[in-house]
Amino acid sequence: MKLLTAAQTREADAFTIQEEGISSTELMERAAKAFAGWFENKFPPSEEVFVFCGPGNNGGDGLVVARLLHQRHYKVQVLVVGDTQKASADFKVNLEQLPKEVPQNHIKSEADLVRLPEKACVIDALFGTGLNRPVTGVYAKVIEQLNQYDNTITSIDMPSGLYTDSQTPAEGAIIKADYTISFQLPKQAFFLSQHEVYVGEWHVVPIGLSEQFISQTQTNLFFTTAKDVAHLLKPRKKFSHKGIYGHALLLCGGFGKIGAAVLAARGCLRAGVGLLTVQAPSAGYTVLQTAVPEAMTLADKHRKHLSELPQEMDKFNVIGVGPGLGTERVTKSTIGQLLATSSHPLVIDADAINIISSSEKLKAQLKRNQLIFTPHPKEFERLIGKSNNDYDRLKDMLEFCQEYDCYVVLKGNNTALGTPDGEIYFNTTGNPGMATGGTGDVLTGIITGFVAQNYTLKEACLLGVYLHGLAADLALNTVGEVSMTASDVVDHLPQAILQLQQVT
Ligand SMILES: NC(=O)C1=CN([C@@H]2O[C@H](COP(=O)(O)OP(=O)(O)OC[C@H]3O[C@@H](n4cnc5c(N)ncnc54)[C@H](OP(=O)(O)O)[C@@H]3O)[C@@H](O)[C@H]2O)[C@H](O)CC1
Ligand SMILES: [K+]
Repeated sequence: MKLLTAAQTREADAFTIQEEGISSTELMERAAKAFAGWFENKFPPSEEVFVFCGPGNNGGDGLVVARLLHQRHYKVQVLVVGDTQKASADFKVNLEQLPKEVPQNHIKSEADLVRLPEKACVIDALFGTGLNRPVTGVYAKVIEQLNQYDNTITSIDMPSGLYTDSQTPAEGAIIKADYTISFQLPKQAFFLSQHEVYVGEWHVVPIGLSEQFISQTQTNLFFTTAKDVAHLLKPRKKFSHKGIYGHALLLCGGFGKIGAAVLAARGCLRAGVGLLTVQAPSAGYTVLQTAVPEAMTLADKHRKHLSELPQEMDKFNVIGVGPGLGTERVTKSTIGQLLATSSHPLVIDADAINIISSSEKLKAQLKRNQLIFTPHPKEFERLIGKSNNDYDRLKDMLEFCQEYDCYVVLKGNNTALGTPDGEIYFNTTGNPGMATGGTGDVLTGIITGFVAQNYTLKEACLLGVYLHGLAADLALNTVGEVSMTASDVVDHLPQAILQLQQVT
């Protein structure tokens, strides 16, 4: 699904209004109804509600929400912040329509700030997508005060003060919402970990913005839903044999980290690979043969570290390399040999990334292969250097993707896939239970397994990342976030694939 910028969202509003022949206040009514519907499901009418309204249409939404909640018997108060002379037309219309029974206060300066009852709910309608500069002055005072209180804050469309699609300047105050309810589509800002503290838990409510407009709009930013990836899954042919589903090679594991090879191998097999060979240090031979009997194991001549490539490289159609390898000199030179001689698609993770990061010579070899990198943020930093903020990191990622004609799976809360064409796809599955050793190894195996089956590199990344997160989400039911291990994730991969196959 596409992500729209603030400017594109404004155009979508205008287009919808024209297409449907409705007024802007009608669209505002629709948006506020959608928000109020979510709010009613979440908070019972016993809660007192304070709606803080800014001067624009976000504030206008707040006024309609206050009216609607009042009609549903919530005890609502409205606090209009700032200068109402400058308020938007739809704000003014809805201020007129606010029932007399709803108390209204005006906060013009710091002196007008009010204390809130302990249990009251706050609705933040100060600013939405129309924010065009950092929030300062009386608005900032209100935001700072609300952030200090323990009251639950639900933001309309955006946490006020946060820019929708670019870095918010440091001097601006930003609401720290518990919930953000976004209209029609999420915003790019929601997918960046630096914003977690402001956005809180986000939900999207539909408000009927023009599908035609959205499908015509050009963007390089997407978020991945089940519908986006389900159709990528290829059904198995009736006259199947293992040769059709590829032969993957995993170069993984080192002394004390043979488990990384086991996890990657299990991920690869569960992703449906036809044949799998794992080359591992000889100390890992028995472990691998026992733990993953479906995989063929090649024992490296070195007992503890990867030190050689298999003899017959041509029979493999993809190589996954990195998990558990370590960065010993012999392993570095083996990676060098791999990059210099192989023309396979490569899925490069963990220590293989670290090894490449430390050598300009190795980086120079990269352009020979089709490549997928799967770094976590620290590995990514080693590869391309430190970025100032999450937006810059994404920009740096795309530059890297273009320079090396490669894909980067930047792992995190919302794993971001960067493509050589300059697109970014934010994943929507997964949970904090995955923040545990070995889950990345599983992902490397899964993506390698999909490439082996002739999925394009982009499809393999999108599917792999989505299913990996979905498997972890399914594991939540049985093991929860705290106890989740990488093995739980791989154990739930079959269920995740079955679930995705049901999506039409
Ligand atoms: N997109 C939809 O589907 C719908 C969205 N709606 C809601 O509308 C807002 C966007 O409304 P908009 O009026 O464009 O913008 P805001 O309400 O966010 O704020 C704009 C006003 O605030 C002033 N401004 C901007 N930045 C600051 C600041 N840092 N400090 C003070 N004032 C600021 C600006 O005026 P200026 O002339 O001073 O620049 C505007 O007055 C969207 O988020 C939704 O909530 C609709 O309801 C319909 C559907
Ligand atoms: K808001």
